[in-house]
Amino acid sequence: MINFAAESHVDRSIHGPDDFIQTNVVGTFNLLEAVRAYWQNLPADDKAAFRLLHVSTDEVYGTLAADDAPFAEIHAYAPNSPYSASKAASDHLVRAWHHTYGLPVLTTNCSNNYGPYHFPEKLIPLVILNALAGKPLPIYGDGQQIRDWLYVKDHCSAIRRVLEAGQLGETYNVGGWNEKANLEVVHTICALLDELQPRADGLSYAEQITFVQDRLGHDRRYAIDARKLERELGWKPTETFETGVRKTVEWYLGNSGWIANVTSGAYRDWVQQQYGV
Ligand SMILES: Cc1cn([C@H]2C[C@H](O)[C@@H](COP(=O)(O)OP(=O)(O)O[C@H]3O[C@H](C)C(=O)[C@H](O)[C@H]3O)O2)c(=O)[nH]c1=O
Repeated sequence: MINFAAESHVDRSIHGPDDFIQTNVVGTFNLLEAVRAYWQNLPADDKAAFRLLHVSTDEVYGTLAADDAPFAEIHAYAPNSPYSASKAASDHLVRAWHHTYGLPVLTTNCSNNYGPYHFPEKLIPLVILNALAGKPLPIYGDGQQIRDWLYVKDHCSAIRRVLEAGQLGETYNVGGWNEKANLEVVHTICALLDELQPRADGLSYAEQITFVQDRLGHDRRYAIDARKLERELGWKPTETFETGVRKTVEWYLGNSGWIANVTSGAYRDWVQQQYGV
């Protein structure tokens, strides 16, 4: 069993933390109790084979200075946002259910995912869609915050590998070794759109970049040390940021139906609340 379920957007957690406590903390508690009851009543062979893999985030470790080493699994937890604190709490619950009840668990902590089907509240899809719609591309603060980008299919292959061969009770960090400043990410997307679907006026999409007020408590840098997963389970990412982001932009250009479906209703209310447009 894999627990992907979470409220995941930092900005939304700043505006309304309650849902994050309910879903990520209380929800994980409820899940653990349901799984424990299920697992305890399994026939012996099924019980021995059962695993619960809990998917979490590198944000539980807090923020890094420019010259700090990337987060390894032994890094102390220091979550800074309501979102990351709720995920840290869920990780601790999972850990406790293993140590107290012997529940067979594995935990993965990943860096920033991106790729197809990424909900456009997050930076990369938001920038692609805003660019194509002729809207501002909002950069929080100075845009020099660093994220470590992981292509979604690489994340999936890591989860599969941990489920197959991870040591019960252990945690594994998953990252793509792709540290980029936000402003660089946005310029890369603009350059790809300039090539694949140029603006009618011949100007670059980069003209739409707009610096806006910074996120409250904004973490400066995340970076993942994925060597444990590589060394112990033989996993490696297959995409660089350059190959993954091209696939991503191409996917959004080819999937306007999906975009129309997810950018109606409540999504429009969120954009109005967060960006005022
Ligand atoms: C939406 C938006 C974001 N940003 C900045 C804020 C961050 O420094 C960076 C990425 O933001 P985003 O909200 O896409 O992702 P993070 O806050 O880094 O968190 C994401 O990656 C981690 C690992 C998770 O665990 C979260 O679930 C996931 O949402 O771009 C902007 O500058 N402008 C914008 O309009």
